[in-house]
Amino acid sequence: MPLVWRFVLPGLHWRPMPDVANDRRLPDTESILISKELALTHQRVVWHPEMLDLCRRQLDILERATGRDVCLRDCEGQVLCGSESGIGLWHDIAVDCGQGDNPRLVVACLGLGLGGKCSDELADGLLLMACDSLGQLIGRSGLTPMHHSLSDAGPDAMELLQNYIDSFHEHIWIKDTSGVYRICNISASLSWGKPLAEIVGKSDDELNPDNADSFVSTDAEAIRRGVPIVVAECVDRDLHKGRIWLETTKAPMLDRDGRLLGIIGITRDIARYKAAEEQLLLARRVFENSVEGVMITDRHGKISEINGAFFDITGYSREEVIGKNPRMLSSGRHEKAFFAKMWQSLLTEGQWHGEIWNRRKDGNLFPQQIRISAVYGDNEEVQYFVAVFSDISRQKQSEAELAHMAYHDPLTRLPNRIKLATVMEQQLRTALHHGQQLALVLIDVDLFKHINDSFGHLIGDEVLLELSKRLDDSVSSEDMLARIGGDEFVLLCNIDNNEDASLAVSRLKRAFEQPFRVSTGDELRLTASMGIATFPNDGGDPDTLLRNADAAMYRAKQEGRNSHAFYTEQLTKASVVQLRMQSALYGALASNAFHLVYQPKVDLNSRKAMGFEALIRWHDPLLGFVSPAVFIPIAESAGLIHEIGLWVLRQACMQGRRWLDAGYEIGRIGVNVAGPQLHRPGFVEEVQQVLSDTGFPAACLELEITESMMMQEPEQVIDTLKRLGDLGIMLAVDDFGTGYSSLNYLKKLPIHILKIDQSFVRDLPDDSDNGAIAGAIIAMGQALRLQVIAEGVETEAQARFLSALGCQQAQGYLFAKPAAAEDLGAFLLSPPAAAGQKTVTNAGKDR
Ligand SMILES: Nc1nc2c(ncn2[C@@H]2O[C@@H]3COP(=O)(O)O[C@H]4[C@@H](O)[C@H](n5cnc6c(=O)[nH]c(N)nc65)O[C@@H]4COP(=O)(O)O[C@H]3[C@H]2O)c(=O)[nH]1
Repeated sequence: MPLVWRFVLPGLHWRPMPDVANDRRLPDTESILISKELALTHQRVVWHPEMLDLCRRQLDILERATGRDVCLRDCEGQVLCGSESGIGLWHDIAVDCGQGDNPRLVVACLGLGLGGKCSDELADGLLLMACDSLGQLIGRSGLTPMHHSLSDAGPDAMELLQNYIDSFHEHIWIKDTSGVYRICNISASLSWGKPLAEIVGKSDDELNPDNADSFVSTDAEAIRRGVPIVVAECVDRDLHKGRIWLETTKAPMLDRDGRLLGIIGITRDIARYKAAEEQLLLARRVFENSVEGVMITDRHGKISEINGAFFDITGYSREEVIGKNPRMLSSGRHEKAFFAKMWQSLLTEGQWHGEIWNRRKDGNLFPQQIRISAVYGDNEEVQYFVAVFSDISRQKQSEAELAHMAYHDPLTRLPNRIKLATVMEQQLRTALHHGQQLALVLIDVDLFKHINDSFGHLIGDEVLLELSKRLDDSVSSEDMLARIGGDEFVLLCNIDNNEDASLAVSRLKRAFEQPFRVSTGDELRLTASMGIATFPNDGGDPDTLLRNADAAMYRAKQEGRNSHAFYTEQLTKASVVQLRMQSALYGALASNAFHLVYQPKVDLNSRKAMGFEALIRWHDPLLGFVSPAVFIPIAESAGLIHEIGLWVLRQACMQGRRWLDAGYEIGRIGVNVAGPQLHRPGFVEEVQQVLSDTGFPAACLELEITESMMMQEPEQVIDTLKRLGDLGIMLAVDDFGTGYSSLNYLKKLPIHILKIDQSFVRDLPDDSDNGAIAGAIIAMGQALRLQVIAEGVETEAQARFLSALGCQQAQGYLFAKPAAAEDLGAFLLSPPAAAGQKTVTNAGKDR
């Protein structure tokens, strides 16, 4: 609603005026009445050229005071005076007039159509104009010639002026140049509590001795500066309004020639502005002291203001962000689509709220809860965006902690039953999809209740905590260990076969080997019963698997505790054997229970030994003879193969050295190398060390690596084999034909020998397929210039067949079974002096 200011005739008050330019009347009865009254009178308005000149000067003052364009129009919207731009801007000006045909008094009434807004400066400007008008009016109202004194004013003029200023709520008074009150309005007299007669003709010393000095000095200040000045602001009490804010403006009164006539003072109630100021201050305080960060950007996205909390949260000061784009806070965590959605909501709905990850000045990312609102201008276009946000890092952390608590056991911090069920669901799905196997091992501590009963729950907790750490250390990072009850733990792991499950059990059992030292100083020994169920054999869903693992565990308990059982009994037996063997293997290494046998490799034409293959033998006091085909894979999965393999290599080299020292020509000694050995860093250096320790020539050593092992991590294998080849060691591909080497890959390998797997030799010459395969391998070897040796040759027919295919060497029972070194004299080329002394039968004992 346009706010209209006007000066009206005595008896009328400040009122809203009709909005002339927009041709509408304000819905205010009183204002309409006043308008009618004006309608009656404004016909008689006479715009004297001098009056317009006066108005023009007033407008100049107003323009200077407000820094805005202003103009003056009559009630019909006719522009009377004003700047061009002002004419365009201002749409409502009212003019009032005096009485009769010859107006004695013309008062300019300015209507300011500002779309409902009237700034403080503008109001002040109008007031200044009013002050000045009064001075000029006095000059125009029969006071002329006034020369230097107000006292020359005639009674009519004074009465008229009195009437005029009485119509204002403001306190208005005029003092002459000697500081004597010449006129004062009713409003001032009421406020000062003195009748007019007691004020006019008195000085400040007489009227208000306490404040006289300050009044006089502010009068002097206004005269000195020659312009209207605000001299005081104070709180007062009004009978009707209560507490009010007053502001006093004083202006020197000059005649047309610029001579001082006196001082005019106006005191007005500025409570409205003070209230607005307070509101602003309050808003500023709220803005500044808000714990939420506030960022205001203009419509182009440039930051125009931030509050203190913004700095507290982001670490960026005001100077560092003003004028910048909020992108500077970007964490890089959100996709473009995220921001596109946010902008769409801002532009269509005017607001957006959600969570954003941003980056602090120190580089750390943090989550924030943010609400962004668009602020619109008069033209309904966005002027600003206000973002209010809070740092929700702590909230997020608590949420994460709560979630962790919901899915983890508070004592051990291991996943709990709920988490286990969730993970199992996922893992089972994945395993089903990829055709994989899983094992679920339920671990129940034997007689744990006794610990709680005897030592109390605190000690019981200590033991469980330590146990959980040990169990956790024994499982791999891909597996999951959970605590699902007081003394019940569950391991969920991926397995390739049932042996893997047994191995997992054996690793878990190690957690119980050492005693548990508790804070009382006692050392407690614990055992556990474990039940294993495997997927998919023993169940296809988490519940069934858990139930079956539990049943297996119960059986293990019944069998005397400290043992484990598979849900399938047969597997239990196999697993027990495996675990027994595993622990026996540990013992075998320590007690030197292994020994080597050697099997000659012969030239198929001459039937002379070209070398020997070293083969390990193990005779356990309880298990009896165990084939390497059985215990080598167990040693591999138990992590013992490295030690065993190194032992074999050293023994073989030592034996070779002994033969060489005895003057025998032994050709090459072949030693089997298991996959894990080949992939272990430092293997080449270890071989080198053994050669140097034993003094066995590298050229007499042949390392046999199975084809399938060579296919694992081929790049690394090629590198290792190259380095071994560089030492002068011969390299043979064992069990050739059973793996899936591509010819391309084979070409890259630094190998010298192909060993045809005995499965292709077995039914020769009758099996035509095997014959074809053997023939192909031999042909390929020749093409690649590799030596080819056939394994497992048991009959002359096989030997002849292979020889006919072009195979040069063979190994097998036909020529000799693996035998102890001292039994192989017949195959050693004796030194000349000792020739004929050593003999041994071809069918030497294997073991
Ligand atoms: N039926 C039949 N068999 C014959 C004949 N000639 C030799 N053999 C057997 O065939 C196997 C040849 O060894 P391999 O293929 O390397 O196969 C070996 C090798 O893979 C592994 N092995 C043996 N000793 C070691 C060792 O010291 N280290 C490693 N890593 N593995 C070894 O155990 C496997 C089995 O070894 P062994 O039981 O000694 O069995 C040996 C040998 O006794 C024959 O004419 N007919």
